Amino acid sequence: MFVRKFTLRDFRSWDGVTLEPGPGITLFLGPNGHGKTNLLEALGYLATLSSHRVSTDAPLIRAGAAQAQVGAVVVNDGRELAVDLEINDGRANRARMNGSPLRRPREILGVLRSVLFAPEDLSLVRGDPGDRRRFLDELLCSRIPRMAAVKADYEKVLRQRSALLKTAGGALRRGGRSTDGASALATLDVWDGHLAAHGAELLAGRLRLVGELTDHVTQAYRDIAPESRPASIRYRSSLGASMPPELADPRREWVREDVEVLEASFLSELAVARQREIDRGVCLVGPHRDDLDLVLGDQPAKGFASHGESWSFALSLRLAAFALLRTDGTDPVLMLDDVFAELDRKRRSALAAVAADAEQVLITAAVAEDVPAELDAARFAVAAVERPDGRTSTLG
Ligand SMILES: Nc1ncnc2c1ncn2[C@@H]1O[C@H](COP(=O)(O)OP(=O)(O)OP(=O)(O)O)[C@@H](O)[C@H]1O
Repeated sequence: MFVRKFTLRDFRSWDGVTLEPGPGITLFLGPNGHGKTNLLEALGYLATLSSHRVSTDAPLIRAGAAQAQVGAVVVNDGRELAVDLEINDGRANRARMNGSPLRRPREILGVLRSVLFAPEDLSLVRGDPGDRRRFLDELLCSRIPRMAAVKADYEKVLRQRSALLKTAGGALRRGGRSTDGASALATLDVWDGHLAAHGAELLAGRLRLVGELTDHVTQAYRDIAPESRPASIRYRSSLGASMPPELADPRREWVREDVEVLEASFLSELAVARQREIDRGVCLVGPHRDDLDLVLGDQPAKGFASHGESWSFALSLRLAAFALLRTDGTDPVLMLDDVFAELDRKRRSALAAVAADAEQVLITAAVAEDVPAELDAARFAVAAVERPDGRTSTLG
């Protein structure tokens, strides 16, 4: 697929711009801080409904504006789809597809599939489990858009159950009025059921995804860093011993009953953890506590991998995502944000080889010399100019 047309209004440093990048490689060149990454961030937001740099929407809206707009015309196998997103400050965001309003922005997920590799990706290896969960969930929802609704339902139940755990703890500690405690426990049983039902679906989605991704990660790492130790990934579930180990087997052929088995395992682990959860007032079991273990040789990458190895691992995760999305039948848009300068010669060539073969690649760099010469590209100059209403990015 490729983005044929791309429009921004009041997004970050851009007051308004329309771009027609075309298939192949497009290079955005310009000095630091002039607005190049903002372009990729906007497209990334359209693809995943989240930014790779910030967790809230407010910074995405141009200073002084009330809303940002991002739109794209995406060509997939000759078919065009137009998606438009309105990012609002303090109000729900709104989305349109081919001009028609959608009930929820998440209905645009899957229309634009992209893989963005950026300096922030080092946190995939060195950061908190949340960064790796986000990597998995974005890829999952891009491939299976229905999973965005499963995830939203899970998070809603999680919030309600967490609030209940806090009040249940209080009621049980007061002790004297035991009916309060009994009723809190009965309500908790109901929420356990909801949490396990949605959580098992999300967990099954992630386990299957990791199973499909694992060989791609190992292969991508071998291509980028052949001299290093083999890389592998493993999903670590907070269900612990309650989860049958065969469900974590990456080669497993999943059947519907497996999700039911996961749901039962989830409920058993909640029973085991109940007293601890009540004591601490937090939900200790479920996909929100899981992690993706990144392993080099037989050591965890986090804490052991060198800077170069960590970069290679982060890049391998992105390239594996690219390869997996490709197996679904269409190339995702590949976006490389100022990453070549960070890589040594071998890794640059490995990345360049993937880029040279992709349907559309958008690259940012401060100077053209940072980008491998073999990536022959259409070029745009990005420059910030001072205007009466503030500094604005422009395209040359
Ligand atoms: N909400 C906003 N409103 C206005 N300007 C913003 C907003 N958010 C960020 N900016 C401006 O955008 C600029 C940064 O843009 P961007 O991150 O795209 O830079 P870049 O060209 O990719 O730089 P580098 O090469 O250093 O990565 C900064 O000057 C910042 O002040």
